[in-house]
Amino acid sequence: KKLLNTCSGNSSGLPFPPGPTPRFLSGNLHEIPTRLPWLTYTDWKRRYGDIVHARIFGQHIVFVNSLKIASDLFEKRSHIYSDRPAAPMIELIGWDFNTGLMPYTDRWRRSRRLFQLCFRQDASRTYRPVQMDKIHDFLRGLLSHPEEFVSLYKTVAAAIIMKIVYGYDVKPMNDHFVTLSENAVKKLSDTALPGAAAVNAFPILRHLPGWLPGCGFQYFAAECRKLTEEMRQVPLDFVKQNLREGVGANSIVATLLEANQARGSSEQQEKTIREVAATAYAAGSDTTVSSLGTFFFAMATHPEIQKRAQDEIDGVIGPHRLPEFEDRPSLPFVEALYREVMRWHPVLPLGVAHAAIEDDVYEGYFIPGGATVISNIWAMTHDESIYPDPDTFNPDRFLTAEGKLNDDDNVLAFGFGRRICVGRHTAGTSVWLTIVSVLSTFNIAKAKDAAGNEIDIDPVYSDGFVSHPHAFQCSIAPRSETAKSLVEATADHVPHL
Ligand code: HEM
Repeated sequence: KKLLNTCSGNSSGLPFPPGPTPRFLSGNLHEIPTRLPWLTYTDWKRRYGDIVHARIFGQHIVFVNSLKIASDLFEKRSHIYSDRPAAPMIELIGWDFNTGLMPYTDRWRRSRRLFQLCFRQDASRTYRPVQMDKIHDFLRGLLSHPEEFVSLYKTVAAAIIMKIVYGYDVKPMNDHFVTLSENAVKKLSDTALPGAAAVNAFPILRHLPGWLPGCGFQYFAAECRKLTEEMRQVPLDFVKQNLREGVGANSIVATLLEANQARGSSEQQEKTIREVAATAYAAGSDTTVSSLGTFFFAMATHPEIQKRAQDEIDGVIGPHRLPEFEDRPSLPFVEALYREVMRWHPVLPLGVAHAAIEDDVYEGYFIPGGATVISNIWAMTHDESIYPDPDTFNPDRFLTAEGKLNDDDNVLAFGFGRRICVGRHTAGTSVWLTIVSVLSTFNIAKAKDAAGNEIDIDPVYSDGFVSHPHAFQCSIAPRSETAKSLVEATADHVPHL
């Protein structure tokens, strides 16, 4: 039975969407979960329906739980639903340069336009040699240090972006630029601390000096601003230095800086370039890492699926070469496996929050301007009417009875509408190429203890904005001597970057 919220607090006379009953003042704060929140919100979908309303203090939150409503609001009404929630803390800690967190303003438009130019489908094709080269480095890493597969796949995700964006080759361990960016990203996640949330709930707190009781976050914020400034500037200076020395001109930042110089060096354009570059790393590295984690986890726990993918690869590619991007259309099962990795545990289970620019009415429900509108990607990719038995990892759900790919190629994990992931073509290629390259050369299995018994893997994921599988052990071994030689031989390739 649906519980209707009262219409109090809005002048439209229409009810808010159904949802849990709010308490006086704090609203539904007591029901906001701290662990795996998407599971609670998906449970709300079962109780209240595909669109749910909650309130925290005065802030309205609308949860979109079905693909149909996501498409109606984020796509068909994108002029209303493309904003991001105002979060004073973001600006306070210096993260307002991030395209993905910017409100729907001209600054966002400039930034998004430049992003599109660099990462749209045809531009993203030109990065394939870099992706291939870094993935081959990764395969060689797996060969020599299979037990370090987690830090290796973290490195490959960072290495691809750093090379494409700045032309910079990250070091396998303790890379200075990567550490800088990771520290800045960690500070952003730390803003989930109660003190930080308090600033977002009460914007007035940001004007208080840091020495007032309970305002320690002012110091925290100043430290963050310093880090994010460095994160943007240090790699940019690296590119500028290279350009002065006449080397390393083959990167997004180098190309954009040169074009800007040729047009008379606009300061604003240089600022946008600096922001887009830093955003690409922040938005594109950790997200790719999470998909790769899910892939390794799924393969270690589903040997029969791994075997089917390897049989397909062997049949199409044979044992004498490594996969190339051009093989993609000939490998429907691998494609289905990729889609299932992206569906089974979406990287950002609650997407990135959108916000409504103005009041709206949807199916008779009132959605106030300023409401935070959350795309519950988890609920959509676990919708039993579309994906029966949704918790089971089963690539067959993307295949027809004849073994051909079905037309469900909309990867919901990349979000919606005007704010849809702008790096999705590049990201999809990195994840697919890593999957196919690893499967063609290695077997992934559960690790064994000293007595030879398999060590069970617990499917635990982190709660953060980007959700990762917790570290787990698995055994990774080359499939054959031929596979080993193919991987070793990649060291001799001269990349045509
Ligand atoms: C598997 C990897 C990735 C996943 C799952 C992913 C997912 C997402 C999602 C869910 C959003 C929010 C969409 C929305 O608001 O509805 C997003 C936004 C964004 N992503 Fe990705 N992403 C990935 C990789 C990348 C990469 C590699 C880049 C850059 C090269 C990138 C750049 C961005 C940017 C800039 C935004 C903000 C767009 C805006 O607000 O206008 N992402 N991504």
